[in-house]
Amino acid sequence: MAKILIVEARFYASLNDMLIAGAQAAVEAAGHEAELLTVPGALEIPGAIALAAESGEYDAFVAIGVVIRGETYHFEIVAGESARAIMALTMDGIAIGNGILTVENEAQALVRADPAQKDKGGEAAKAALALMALGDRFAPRG
Ligand SMILES: Nc1c(NC[C@H](O)[C@H](O)[C@H](O)CO)[nH]c(=O)[nH]c1=O
Ligand SMILES: CC(=O)[C@@H](O)COP(=O)(O)O
Repeated sequence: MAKILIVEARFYASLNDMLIAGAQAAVEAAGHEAELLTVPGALEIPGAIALAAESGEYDAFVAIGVVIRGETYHFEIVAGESARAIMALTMDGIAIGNGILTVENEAQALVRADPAQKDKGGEAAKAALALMALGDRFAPRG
């Protein structure tokens, strides 16, 4: 059984709860164990994953959050930089599924967060598990 850390940015609580439910269900359906870590915003997710990965306690990570466009350029920073840093960690060999929604409005987020609709949390968890399996195959940890 693998240990999967779900790192969530608690910016939009009810949307997050749906994404987390989908991610937890996917991890448990695959026979693994999920733990939850909460950070303030999406920009903190990559740093938290990097720190947690250092501990060696986790086999894979799921990034969960919601970024909704506001009036300023801040959206581009939060959406783009969180994705860029997650990708950089992935290229270092850390298995991460990116379930951070980057949307125009709450209606778009709701459809994507709901496990009964687009289930992006579950999708991100499955992506993390797929990368974890590739790591086991090509670069097994001693
Ligand atoms: N606007 C959103 C943010 N902004 C906060 C940043 O992620 C960060 O916490 C802050 O700049 C301090 O470093 N975060 C989200 O997750 N979603 C948003 O829509
Ligand atoms: C991520 C965002 O764009 C948003 O939450 C920030 O809003 P604003 O640009 O109106 O400050």
